[in-house]
Amino acid sequence: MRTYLRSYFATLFAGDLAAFGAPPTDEALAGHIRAEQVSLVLGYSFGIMLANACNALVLAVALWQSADWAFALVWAAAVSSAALFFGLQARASRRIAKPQFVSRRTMYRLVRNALALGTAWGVVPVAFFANASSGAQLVITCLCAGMLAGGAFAFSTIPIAAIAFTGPIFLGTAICLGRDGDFIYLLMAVLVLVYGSVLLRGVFLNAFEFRRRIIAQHEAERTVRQDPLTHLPNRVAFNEALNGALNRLSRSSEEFAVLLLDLDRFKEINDRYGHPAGDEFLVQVAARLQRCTRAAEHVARIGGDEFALIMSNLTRPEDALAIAERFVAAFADPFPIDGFEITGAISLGIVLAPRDGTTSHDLLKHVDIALYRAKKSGSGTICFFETGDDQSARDRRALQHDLEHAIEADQLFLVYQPFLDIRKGRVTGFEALLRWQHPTRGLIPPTVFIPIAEESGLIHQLGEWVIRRACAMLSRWPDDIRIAVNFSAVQFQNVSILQTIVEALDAANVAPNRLEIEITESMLISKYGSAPAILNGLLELGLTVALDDFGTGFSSLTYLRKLPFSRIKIDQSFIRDMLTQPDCAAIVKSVIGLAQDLQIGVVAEGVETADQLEYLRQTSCDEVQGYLIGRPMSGSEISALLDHDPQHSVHAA
Ligand SMILES: Nc1nc2c(ncn2[C@@H]2O[C@H](COP(=O)(O)O[C@H]3[C@@H](O)[C@H](n4cnc5c(=O)[nH]c(N)nc54)O[C@@H]3COP(=O)(O)O)[C@@H](O)[C@H]2O)c(=O)[nH]1
Repeated sequence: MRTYLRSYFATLFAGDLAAFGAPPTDEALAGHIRAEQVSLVLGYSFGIMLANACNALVLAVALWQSADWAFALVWAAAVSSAALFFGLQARASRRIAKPQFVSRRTMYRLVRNALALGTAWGVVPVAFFANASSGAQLVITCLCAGMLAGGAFAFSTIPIAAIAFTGPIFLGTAICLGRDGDFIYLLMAVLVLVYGSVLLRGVFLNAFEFRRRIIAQHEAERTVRQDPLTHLPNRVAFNEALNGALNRLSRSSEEFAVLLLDLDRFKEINDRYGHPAGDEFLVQVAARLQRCTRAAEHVARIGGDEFALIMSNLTRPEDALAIAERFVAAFADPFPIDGFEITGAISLGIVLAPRDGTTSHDLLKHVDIALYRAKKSGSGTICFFETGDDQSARDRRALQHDLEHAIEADQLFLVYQPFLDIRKGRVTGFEALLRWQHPTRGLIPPTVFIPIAEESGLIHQLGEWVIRRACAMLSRWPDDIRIAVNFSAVQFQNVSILQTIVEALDAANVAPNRLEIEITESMLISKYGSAPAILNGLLELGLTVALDDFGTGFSSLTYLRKLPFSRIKIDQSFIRDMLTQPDCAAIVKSVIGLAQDLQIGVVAEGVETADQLEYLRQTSCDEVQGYLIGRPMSGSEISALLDHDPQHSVHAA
């Protein structure tokens, strides 16, 4: 009971309407409501306190002839100086930015001050009415009525403060009217009672409505600033926080860091385990990240799989690094979701303000560049922004610009690398590999420009050009030679690629089964919704599909069952190490065995030595590709070789 009463009074004096039956709120929201209530009171305070001071002086003048003039003077001096003091204080605090949260203690002080001032006015009818002239009595009556109305108005959003202020005035008036016993005073007492209850009813109605409005507004603002899935602040809130940090930087040189986090391979998780599991993964990630931060800091979710943190009041860059390392370590344990143990990882970019920028534009651009470098360096990498990064981003943009004109400027060309059938000892086909002869930078490798083309969308144009060129080249070669073309994951977004293939095959008059498309495992589980449609379209057209870089992705056997691949290409990293590392040898043997059991062809990539070739021969690998057999060559070189040897039994190396 004692605890209940204590908590009830704490709620009551904190100005919380829950004490009068309103639904309770959490402390954060209650603090926000208090902030709005206090701010409103402070808004009126200066004027009302000035009125208090004037009224006190008017009373002193009215009582000048009364027997109580000395007491009235002291009273008026005390009340008007206190009122002026509080009024000026309120005016000063209004100049400071409006707080988002006000503590209970502040509200207790406000209620206490209201009670003190109300008590001062409550003294007036008790102390001065009896000995006052009839004119002074009229003044006292008017002043008390005015104070009641003014107090109720000033505290119309905080009923307990309104009661604390008006209560003593009502009490003083009641004592004053009651002790005389005159009938007319009794009538006045009834009038005051009616007046008071109408006033307080108005206060309560207004306070409840005000509270309802603030809660609705708070909810609306929360929706605008909160990520609905993880309940973390969203991009809007993050941008506001960033602007706040920049303001503090310019006002008080308070340094800060911005950390940008990106989940590695989140799309694969989403596609592999489904969207509900992907959502749950994000929720768990958000909780883990938030646990790594200091109490006052909030990780924001600013994109699908992108999170960010502003570290204010940064004294040393090492502090930002320490939190970043904590973020990375938070992914050490897998995430239990729907009975699966899903592993995740993040990459991080960090910028320091003012070192890396003093505007949100610069900081966000630079942190993005730092993150880009981190992602390129591999999972779980943390990179601070470096001045050189900006240069490489500019280089990249320049390269993209040049690539946009590379086709029409005739700077692209294909080279062809042979596949050798080990058993027959003859070339069965070629892989078409794209090259870019840049006018000033020289030969640019595909590992540099293909990612740029993929990110910028230029890959669609490039991919179509490769298909047309490869088919045209194929038409010049014997019918038993196939050509393999690499496909990027993004090309699965573009259904029109099927039309391009049909047109290219028609134009070159080449049988579809001579064209093979190489795709990687990651494409099968990529986000591109049209991937299955395009894959089936390719197969229906009669093309063959090879699974490239096998062993480096998920190596999902399900896909091998589901899709009629014509070939698996064992990634060159296994071939390179198979003679020295038993685990690589075991993988190579198993994949070859698996392909044979599934009756799929198998190609070993990156064969560079005769020993490797011999080992693959002994393990019954179907085909090999690599520098030992032949480096990528121009179309005319290949045509010359094929013309020279109709049996294609060449070793082009
Ligand atoms: N989407 C597209 N991707 C393309 C296209 N053309 C190329 N690429 C991809 O670029 C990556 C790098 O290709 P490249 O520099 O041409 O390297 C290829 C071979 O030259 C290399 N290789 C072949 N044999 C050996 C060897 O014995 N040793 C050795 N160190 N390297 C060798 O391997 C690359 C071929 O790899 P793969 O595709 O896995 O068969 C590469 O990923 C290309 O796919 C394009 O038109 N579109």
